[in-house]
Amino acid sequence: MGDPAILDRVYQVILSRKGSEAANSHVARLFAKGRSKIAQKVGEEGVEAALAGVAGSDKELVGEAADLIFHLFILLAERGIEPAAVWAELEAREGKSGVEEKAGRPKE
Ligand SMILES: N=c1c2ncn([C@@H]3O[C@H](COP(=O)(O)OP(=O)(O)OP(=O)(O)O)[C@@H](O)[C@H]3O)c2ncn1[C@@H]1O[C@H](COP(=O)(O)O)[C@@H](O)[C@H]1O
Repeated sequence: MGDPAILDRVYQVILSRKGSEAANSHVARLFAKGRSKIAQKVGEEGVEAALAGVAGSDKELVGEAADLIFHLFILLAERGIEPAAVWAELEAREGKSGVEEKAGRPKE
């Protein structure tokens, strides 16, 4: 099975594409198109992952999950946010039940 260290390697490649020639790079092309286009791509990949989760094969869902994570990383990079900030957020939530968290939210 895959090694999660790939996440850091992919993020480093994404960073290295900032400002580089867009002709042969999907990432550089997206950076050139800007934040809104990158965000749109994340939304599209999210929908595709959701659809694969309902009606696709395991292989299709794995592929869509990879597309989603990859494009989410491009959005984080565009905003100058390191994935480590997301890992820290998950660590901060570790052991806190989602049900308890929801119950503790202020009433609207
Ligand atoms: N992990 C990925 C990866 N996953 C998906 N994709 C590309 O993401 C695109 C998604 O397909 P779409 O049809 O949605 O994209 P599109 O045709 O550009 O669609 P629109 O923008 O027109 O909507 C495809 O071109 C995929 O090849 C990826 N492209 C690159 N990487 C990694 O990023 C590295 C750098 O890539 P480049 O910047 O292209 O050199 C690569 O070495 C890989 O490690």
